[in-house]
Amino acid sequence: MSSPLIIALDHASLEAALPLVDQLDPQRCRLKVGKELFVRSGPQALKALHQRGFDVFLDLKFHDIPNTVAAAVHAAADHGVWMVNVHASGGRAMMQAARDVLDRHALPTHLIAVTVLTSMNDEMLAETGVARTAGEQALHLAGLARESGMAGVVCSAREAGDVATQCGHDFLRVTPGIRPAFAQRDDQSRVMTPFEAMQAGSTYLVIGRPVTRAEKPMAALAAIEQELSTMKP
Ligand SMILES: O=C(O)c1cc(=O)[nH]c(=O)n1[C@@H]1O[C@H](COP(=O)(O)O)[C@@H](O)[C@H]1O
Repeated sequence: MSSPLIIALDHASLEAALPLVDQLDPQRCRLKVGKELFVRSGPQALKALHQRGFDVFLDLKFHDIPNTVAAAVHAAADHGVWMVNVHASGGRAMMQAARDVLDRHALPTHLIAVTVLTSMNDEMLAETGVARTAGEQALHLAGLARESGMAGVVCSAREAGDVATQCGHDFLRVTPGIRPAFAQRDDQSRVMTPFEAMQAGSTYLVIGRPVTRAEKPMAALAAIEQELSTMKP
């Protein structure tokens, strides 16, 4: 499956997500299950999406002591998800523990780390005590994630090129904060259009509301695919 698109199913429950899911095609996109959907519908949601043939990114952004995070990542991978994430700011020992548990059990799930949330800007980050700019901090955490055995990072598309240069092109750059020209910015700060994001070095684009809240979600998805099809190979 060569599409870089991951559709974020930020729906209240599996029942609420299925009308959209049943219009989507596993050849055209992967799906992301986040906190609200998982807290309401749990592993049942993963099972329903897997049964329909989708690769699933379970986005629970684990951030806790190493033992707890490793156990949670193990549980996620046991559900057969394609990708799972932790917060890079949880540190080296936490990320390594998560990596080790997957290696010990030979689980193929891609393990990636969130750098700096795409909703954050430099001022918000400064309030948390981080003096670096969001871009600098994302790059710093990407380096730590790479050293800690992560397969890639979640970052904004604005940082994707620098991450690829620093960490290598095989290191995944999963980029939310994607806003096509027709969409609102919502609560995202560090945004780019789908075309710009791919040009900037993203591996995968995470897109939620511009598709899921569109009046015609399938038309919005088709418009994004059309935008990407104009890219030179
Ligand atoms: O890990 C994520 O997926 C994530 C990281 C991040 O830094 N920013 C971010 O927006 N996300 C997720 O990506 C999705 C973006 O959704 P939209 O803003 O609706 O396109 C949401 O499900 C967020 O939880």
